Amino acid sequence: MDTAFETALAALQEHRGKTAPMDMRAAFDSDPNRFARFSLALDDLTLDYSRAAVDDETVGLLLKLAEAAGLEQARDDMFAGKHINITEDRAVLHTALRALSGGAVYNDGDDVMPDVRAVLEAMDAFADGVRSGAIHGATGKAFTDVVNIGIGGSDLGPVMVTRALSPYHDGPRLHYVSNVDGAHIADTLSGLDPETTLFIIASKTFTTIETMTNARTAQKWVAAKLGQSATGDHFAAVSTALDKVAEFGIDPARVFGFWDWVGGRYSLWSAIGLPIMIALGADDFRRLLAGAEAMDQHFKSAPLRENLPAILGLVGYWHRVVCDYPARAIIPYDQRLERLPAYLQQLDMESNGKGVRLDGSPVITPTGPLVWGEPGTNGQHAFFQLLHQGTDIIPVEFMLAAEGHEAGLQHHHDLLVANCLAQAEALMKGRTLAEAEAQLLDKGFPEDEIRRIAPHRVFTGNRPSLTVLYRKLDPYALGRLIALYEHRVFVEAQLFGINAFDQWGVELGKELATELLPVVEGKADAADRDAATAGMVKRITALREG
Ligand SMILES: O=P(O)(O)OC[C@H]1O[C@](O)(CO)[C@@H](O)[C@@H]1O
Repeated sequence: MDTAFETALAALQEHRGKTAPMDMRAAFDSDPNRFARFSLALDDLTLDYSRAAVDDETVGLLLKLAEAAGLEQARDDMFAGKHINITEDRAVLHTALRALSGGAVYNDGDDVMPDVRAVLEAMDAFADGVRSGAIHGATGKAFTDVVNIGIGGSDLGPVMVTRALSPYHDGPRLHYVSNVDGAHIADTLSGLDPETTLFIIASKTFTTIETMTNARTAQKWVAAKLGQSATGDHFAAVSTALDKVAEFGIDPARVFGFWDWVGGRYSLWSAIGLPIMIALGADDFRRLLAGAEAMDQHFKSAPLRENLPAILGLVGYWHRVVCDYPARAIIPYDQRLERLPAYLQQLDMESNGKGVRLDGSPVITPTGPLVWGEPGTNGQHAFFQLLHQGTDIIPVEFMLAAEGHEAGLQHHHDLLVANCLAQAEALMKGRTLAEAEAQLLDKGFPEDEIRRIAPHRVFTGNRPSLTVLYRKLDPYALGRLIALYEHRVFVEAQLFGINAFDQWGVELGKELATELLPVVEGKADAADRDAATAGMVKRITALREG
């Protein structure tokens, strides 16, 4: 590891040693400008990190760490198309997919933008055709339902966005099938009519076993009712592997390509977003891209101290590495962002769940945290107990819209906002023993009862949270929010010194599953597997045989 980086990290750790635990109540009491000093805005988007356990010195030291890690140069290298995905020798240019207001973007000397625009126009035409009924099923009926078959990055982004933007949804109904569990496709297809159903097979590699298995099942389902020759009218595909799509038998006119410089978990901006476009229409899809582009431009140009993704990443690093908090909770107080935690799980954990540095040496600090969450207020009635009084500190990242879409339900939205603000305040302030006792006294509890109960009602407080506030969850705001988190993951990866853009950790399980399939099917012997696998296979077989 670079000495300048080690020095900067040691300074941060020493600072933590001197300041932990930071008394946040005192910090707010002594500084009425704390919110103003530790929050950032980009148009109507605010990142409030005043409730993170940071002070000016912390931020200053984090900025020095970013400098020592070469963050700005790394960011510029990414936008410039350098092969920063070193294990796959690829550029990382998902930002080009939304760079629609700018000029050329180069990958290996070629401007990628003409191809990006051409695919987008082809998507526009196809989505328009499906929405208007001009593109229809084999019997001439318009498509009422579209089923996207894909998994991971070929599923989570479109699922999350379709759900998030449901007020803008005016196209056919959308369904998503990802799991190889037959229950997923069976439940989805029950109630659908092959005559009016379009399938989009979404797979960057077009080899993913779950997707290929579900795609074949879907083909059979259409053929069973409409005949094999009709299937062509009911399938489209999105992939970088056009040869494999052709082998599968999907009409090339209905295949939408993208490129190896788009990572799966960064691909919703590409043709992988086709279901989103069919649901919302081309204009809203472009608004989503425009929001992301605005965040890209901000990330590229704002000084790090005022740069939302940089600060979000630096504070994330502070919590993960210096404070040693193992997890982060993503809690959108925005019901339509209910799939955002799952989306960010892939984005963050598949990117930064790594154990070696760029040069292959073991990392010297923890890397990506466990990312999880659920929408508020639901989470409050489930796991917030642990967030407030559990023995681990888990920084919480709240998301909140100032306005809801439901004009007639303002009271609901006010309650939602009040709850979000209340949780952030409660985590920060806590409740002391003296306060707990005073409250019980006010309620008329006798003294011995107060002594017995009060310790259970103490909240330690000093539990960090961040809040991302936006005006309203519209396509532009959502695009900006997703890009904020994409770049945050990048910032943290740069500080960890790892490659955020490969995912070798998913391979071993896939290889073993391929080996184990014949064993499960009874075509190969389980005896040479480990005892646990062999034992389970035996029991599964016995259970199946009744
Ligand atoms: O789009 P594909 O190639 O089917 O891959 C799906 C997902 O599988 C993964 O490769 C992990 O197994 C993800 O990175 C990817 O998003």
